[in-house]
Amino acid sequence: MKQVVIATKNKGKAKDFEAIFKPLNYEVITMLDIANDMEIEETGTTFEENAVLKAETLSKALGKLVIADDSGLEVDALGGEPGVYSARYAGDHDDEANIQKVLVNLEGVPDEKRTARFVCVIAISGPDIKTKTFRGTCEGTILHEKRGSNGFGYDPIFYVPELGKTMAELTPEQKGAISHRGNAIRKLTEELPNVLK
Ligand SMILES: O=c1nc[nH]c2c1ncn2[C@H]1C[C@H](O)[C@@H](COP(=O)(O)OP(=O)(O)OP(=O)(O)O)O1
Ligand SMILES: [Mg+2]
Repeated sequence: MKQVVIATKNKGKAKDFEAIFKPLNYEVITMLDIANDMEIEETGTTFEENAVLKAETLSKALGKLVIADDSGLEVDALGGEPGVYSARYAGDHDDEANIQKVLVNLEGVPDEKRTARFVCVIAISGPDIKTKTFRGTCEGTILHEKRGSNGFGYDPIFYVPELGKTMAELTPEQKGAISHRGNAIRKLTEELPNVLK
């Protein structure tokens, strides 16, 4: 099987990528498999900057083609927060604390003003290519409490109106079909012939 290397240590993202890449006959390899001791500091102020930073750092270290994902949740009533700081919103990579912080900050905000979107920027970098980025989004609203147990991160409070479910109530395949990550990867795969030439 062909392999695709993803510059992530997030197991939830890795599962999302597997649901998308397995049908394309790619095995997903992450930093947890091959570069667990490497830390890449996310010093950028945009998803694009951080995705490029992660992809280029790992690609240079391995001498291989690498894909990275920088992603997050933008809540309109919070001026776009937590945004690029989604993973660190309430401290250090604590999904439950991050969710509670969003819910507390949205207390008293009525349903019609709880609009939000997930954003995912995928960067691809390799020894013989110019680094490129692809942005995918997914629109939804923030519920008042958690629903569902699939997925990761903010999935249990992110409601997708078209499906009448939260992201955490979807299977990985259903999520991939509509998610910010799925949409970014579909843009990447459309462009892949141009990226690799
Ligand atoms: O589909 C998603 N469903 C729910 N939550 C999500 C999703 N996509 C991103 N998110 C949240 C999780 C984390 O709080 C932040 C990503 O932060 P981000 O730095 O890109 O990822 P990370 O640090 O967890 O892993 P890594 O940098 O090793 O890829 O946005
Ligand atoms: Mg990160």
